[in-house]
Amino acid sequence: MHVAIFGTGYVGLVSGTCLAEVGHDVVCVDIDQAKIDGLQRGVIPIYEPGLEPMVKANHAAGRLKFTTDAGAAVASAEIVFIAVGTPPDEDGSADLQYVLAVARTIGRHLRAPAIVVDKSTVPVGTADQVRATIAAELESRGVDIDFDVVSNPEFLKEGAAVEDCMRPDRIVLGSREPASIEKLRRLYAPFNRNHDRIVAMDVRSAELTKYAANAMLATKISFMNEIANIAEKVGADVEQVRRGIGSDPRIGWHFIYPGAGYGGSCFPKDVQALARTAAQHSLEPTLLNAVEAVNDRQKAHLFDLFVRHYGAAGVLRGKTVALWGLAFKPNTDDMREASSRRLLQQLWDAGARVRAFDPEARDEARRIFGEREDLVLCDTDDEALQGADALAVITEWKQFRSPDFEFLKRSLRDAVVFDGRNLYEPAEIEAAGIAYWAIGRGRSIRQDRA
Ligand SMILES: NC(=O)C1=CN([C@@H]2O[C@H](COP(=O)(O)OP(=O)(O)OC[C@H]3O[C@@H](n4cnc5c(N)ncnc54)[C@H](O)[C@@H]3O)[C@@H](O)[C@H]2O)C=CC1
Ligand SMILES: O=C(O)[C@H]1O[C@H](OP(=O)(O)OP(=O)(O)OC[C@H]2O[C@@H](n3ccc(=O)[nH]c3=O)[C@H](O)[C@@H]2O)[C@H](O)[C@@H](O)[C@@H]1O
Repeated sequence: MHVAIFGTGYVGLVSGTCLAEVGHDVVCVDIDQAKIDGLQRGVIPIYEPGLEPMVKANHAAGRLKFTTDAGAAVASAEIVFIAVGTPPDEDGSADLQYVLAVARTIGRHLRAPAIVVDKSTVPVGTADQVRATIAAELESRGVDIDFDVVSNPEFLKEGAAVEDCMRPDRIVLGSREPASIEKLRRLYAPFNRNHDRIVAMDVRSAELTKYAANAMLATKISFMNEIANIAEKVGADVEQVRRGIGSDPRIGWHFIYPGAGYGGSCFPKDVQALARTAAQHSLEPTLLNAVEAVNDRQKAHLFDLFVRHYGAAGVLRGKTVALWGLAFKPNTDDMREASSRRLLQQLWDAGARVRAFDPEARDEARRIFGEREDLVLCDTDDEALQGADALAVITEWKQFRSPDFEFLKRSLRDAVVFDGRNLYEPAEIEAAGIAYWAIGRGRSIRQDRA
């Protein structure tokens, strides 16, 4: 099938590449000329495991094209995806300016009947707005072309985006037109072979499904972070509690890892946007507000542990902290809303210097922070430890999981580790003579009392 995808970010580029991989003819459209020029030369703008070879192979095979020529892309497509950003507006609601700009472009260039598919995360009712926007453009052109707007929210995770896209656990399609669902069923057939993953529903339910999924996952995380904070106070170990509850299939093992708070481009903005939707309909979003508030507090928690260890924030003045991890999660270079950003700011405000290492996010950190005296971006995890007083771990990259504790003890002047992802066994790291502060683990409070 001939497909056009607007937006070549995490969602658009990955979806376009996966559709090309299974034989569709895909053109990816973006307004960012530099990004498109780079993609045409094989420069992939994001780090996503497995993506680069797939983009190159499909581009070389002629199934995946990149362009800024929106008109030509729309004119030749049977299916047009919208996969542009929906960042938070000032009041927390989703900013639809990019989505509606694409809708106008589609309306201006549509030549033949097509299905417009919204993959961006958008508030309930947006498909109606997209439909009205396209219809208004067609009317002003004086033409009558049949089109439908389908909601097809995306559930991929950064760091596993290609895998999620190639093997989705469900494909949600919202439309009132059986013919549209049927056509998309055929588009997605290669991803839907073993059992039926298509969940067809009405448009508004599909739009709300996306927010419900992200809000549920964020709720699980905030819930566990609250339990962790209680565990810390009562001298329990949240990791043991996690194992104790995860074995109940009604609760499950996923998304119950306590930590330094959730980040990324989606949970923070989507929880806020859903709360905003509720408020716009005179509903008090009590739970969603609490999820957000707990997360906000949790992002500051690792620094609280620094203060507990050193007795006062002022003691950090002149100290050097090694920081392992900058990205909001492993296997990505994305630092949007990353917990590392809050910790860095708190450490800098306290007068500390930071030597940071992240396997992929170094360039992104340089782009965000520029050159600063109190930040050294290192090439290796060992290099970050050089001359450091303490170590903080904030992203659970695999390579941080099994450090040589004896080496850590020799490297860190104050022999202390602050672990925002609970990667180590307290008894083991403490046996090496290192003070260990983790999230919701009773030992840290016992140390505090000692
Ligand atoms: N990043 C993620 O893991 C996921 C994101 N989503 C949702 O998907 C949407 C896109 O997110 P990302 O891919 O992360 O965004 P992104 O910010 O990485 O990429 C968006 C792209 O759209 C382009 N763009 C903006 N206006 C355009 C226009 N008029 N025509 C063509 N291109 C245009 C931008 O230049 C940019 O390259 C958002 O609504 C997000 O909430 C959904 C699931 C996962
Ligand atoms: O709408 C989106 O954009 C996407 O948002 C999330 O994906 P993503 O943000 O890429 O990453 P996650 O793996 O969900 O992690 C988000 C944050 O939660 C944190 N997290 C995750 C799991 C956990 O148990 N504990 C925890 O603190 C991670 O460290 C990270 O900061 C969802 O998992 C995707 O299904 C969804 O498509």
